[in-house]
Amino acid sequence: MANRNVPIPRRQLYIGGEWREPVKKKRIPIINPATEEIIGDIPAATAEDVDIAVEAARKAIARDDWGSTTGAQRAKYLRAIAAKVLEKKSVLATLESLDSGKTLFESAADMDDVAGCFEYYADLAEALDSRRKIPVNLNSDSFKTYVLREPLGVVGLITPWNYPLLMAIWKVAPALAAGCAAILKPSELASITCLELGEICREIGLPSGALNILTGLGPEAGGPLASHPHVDKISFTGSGPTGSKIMTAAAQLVKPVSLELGGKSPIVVFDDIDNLDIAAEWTLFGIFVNTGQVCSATSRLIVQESIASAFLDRLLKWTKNIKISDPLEEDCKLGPVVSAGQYEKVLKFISNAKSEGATILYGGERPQHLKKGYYVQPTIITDVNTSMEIWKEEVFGPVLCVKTFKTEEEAIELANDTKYGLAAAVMSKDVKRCERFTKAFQSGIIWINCSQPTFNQLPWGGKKRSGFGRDLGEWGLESFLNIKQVTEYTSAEPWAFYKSPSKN
Ligand SMILES: NC(=O)c1ccc[n+]([C@@H]2O[C@H](COP(=O)([O-])OP(=O)(O)OC[C@H]3O[C@@H](n4cnc5c(N)ncnc54)[C@H](O)[C@@H]3O)[C@@H](O)[C@H]2O)c1
Ligand SMILES: NCCCC=O
Ligand code: NA
Repeated sequence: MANRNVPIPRRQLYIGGEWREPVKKKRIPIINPATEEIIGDIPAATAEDVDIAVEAARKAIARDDWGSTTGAQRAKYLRAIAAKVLEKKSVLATLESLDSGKTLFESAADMDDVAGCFEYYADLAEALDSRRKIPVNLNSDSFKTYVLREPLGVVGLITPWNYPLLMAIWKVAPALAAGCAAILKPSELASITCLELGEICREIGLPSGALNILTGLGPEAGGPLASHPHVDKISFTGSGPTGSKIMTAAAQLVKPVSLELGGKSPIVVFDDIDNLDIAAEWTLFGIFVNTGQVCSATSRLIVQESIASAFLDRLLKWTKNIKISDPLEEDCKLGPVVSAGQYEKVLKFISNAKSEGATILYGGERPQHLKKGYYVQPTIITDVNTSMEIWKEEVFGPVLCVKTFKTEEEAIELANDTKYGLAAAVMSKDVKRCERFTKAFQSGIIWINCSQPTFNQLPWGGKKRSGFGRDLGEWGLESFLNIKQVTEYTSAEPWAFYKSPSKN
């Protein structure tokens, strides 16, 4: 077992390059979901702190040491942050697991991804210098024109708890690469590693106010950020209902938002797959990785009737083999869900499914060997119909629901039978069929013969009620840039639209 005695740092809000006590001096307890114990606390920002952070951010973009930097200069900061994350990887990963219940293996992988994301946007920041000013040829003797890409300004980044540091970095890295000044508001359920990012920024000498970190409750800290008149954009990842509130607040000021929301993504498995085990493992990974708390989790298995029984049998064998334990234990593959609230919510979804007539084929309860902690067995639910809650609503826990299909048309209809549109997967060795599904799936992310692999280079985001806008890739950077056209009149001749008074 890894060292569970890693001390939990007692931090303040990170504003203007320093640690600052919240104006109202309030704090929120940190709960370890594996033990249900309070292991520390985080500062609780309110509207007063948001005002101070926005002011610090505005000063940063007005100052030369941040506001006049080139992409190459900003890349140096991003690379220094990446190096520090790797240097502190073991402690950061342990803190992430203690705070969120994520297995230590997954937390360590997240820290690699965090560093990789900073490195990736360092490259893009450098490349931005040559794309900052693009001439546009009008074939005109009278006008010279060009287009500038410039930082959008002060941006608010509001993020969830499921990948606490990684989801924040998907926004922080491109925002800093673009030259914006950012205010990050992580989830109150798991903020430790985001606060440690503040310490890293302090250590590497990131210019003050370029990144500010305000922990606190959603309505008290996130709300004032979303409605702040001097915040130029909100980039949000989280639930649909909160996304709606943020959009409503931002709409009052016509403030742009990007929303990465939830999902109920399908995985369609055809009977032509060569290897049931390979398909079974991807199906499991698609729903049980991170204990199912993944926005893109493929939580609806749609399997061809002819192999349904054999496939479910194989899924069960793989599922029974999953080690459920304290997330710091070696080889743990399924930790607790993040909080008491999430635990109750997941169990309620399972009991509602039962009451609506579905069958709990496997799991559905707390594992017998774990008396404390917010643990839920990996759960597979069959006899599901399309009017059931379990088919329609995002559980955000280790719960897979299963339906069978006969024809390709039926599979497509079932796959798209959701208000969400984040991700979708198809498993088949028929290349043409996979192409047909790629076109037919109503979502922003398509996986073929796999589920969940995620790369910094590719756009991340959805359609329908999964939101709009894209994180990651060049699209993630563009979302923090303002496009400015510049038109210069270069002719020595008068414009001659009005009659000149000298000709009267
Ligand atoms: N599409 C994606 O990329 C993606 C990634 C991860 C998670 N998610 C989604 O996130 C959800 C789970 O995360 P969660 O429970 O942290 O979501 P949430 O909406 O409860 O909270 C997200 C963030 O919003 C803040 N917040 C809450 N109320 C607010 C308000 N009134 N004003 C401003 N901010 C407020 C929270 O404090 C937190 O920082 C799931 O629905 C999941 O699918 C989506
Ligand atoms: N693989 C990372 C997925 C992020 C969304 O929850
Ligand atoms: Na926690």
